[in-house]
Amino acid sequence: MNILVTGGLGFIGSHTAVKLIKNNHKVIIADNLVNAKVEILEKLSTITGIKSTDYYVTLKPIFCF
Ligand SMILES: O=c1ccn([C@@H]2O[C@H](COP(=O)(O)OP(=O)(O)O[C@H]3O[C@H](CO)[C@@H](O)[C@H](O)[C@H]3O)[C@@H](O)[C@H]2O)c(=O)[nH]1
Repeated sequence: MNILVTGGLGFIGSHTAVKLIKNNHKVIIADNLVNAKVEILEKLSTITGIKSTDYYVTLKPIFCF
């Protein structure tokens, strides 16, 4: 299954991502690094044995009233 993990470089998100990857799911992590370091990606690769492909996306806020 393809699973989007928001905040996936944080404590809970990264542990969730490892479990999902180890259970053969395809994981996409969205994290704006507000409370995480991109170095966590290296650790995820080491733990899972899978190297990530990084895409950088800028999301602009949209305000609706
Ligand atoms: O608008 C946002 C807000 C957060 N994040 C990311 O979401 C992840 C998770 O955010 P955070 O609120 O830090 O949650 P946790 O990583 O689960 O950490 C919380 O929960 C941990 C376990 O209880 C505590 O140790 C931490 O202090 C506490 O911040 C981080 O990678 C952030 O960079 C975004 O991408 N966008």
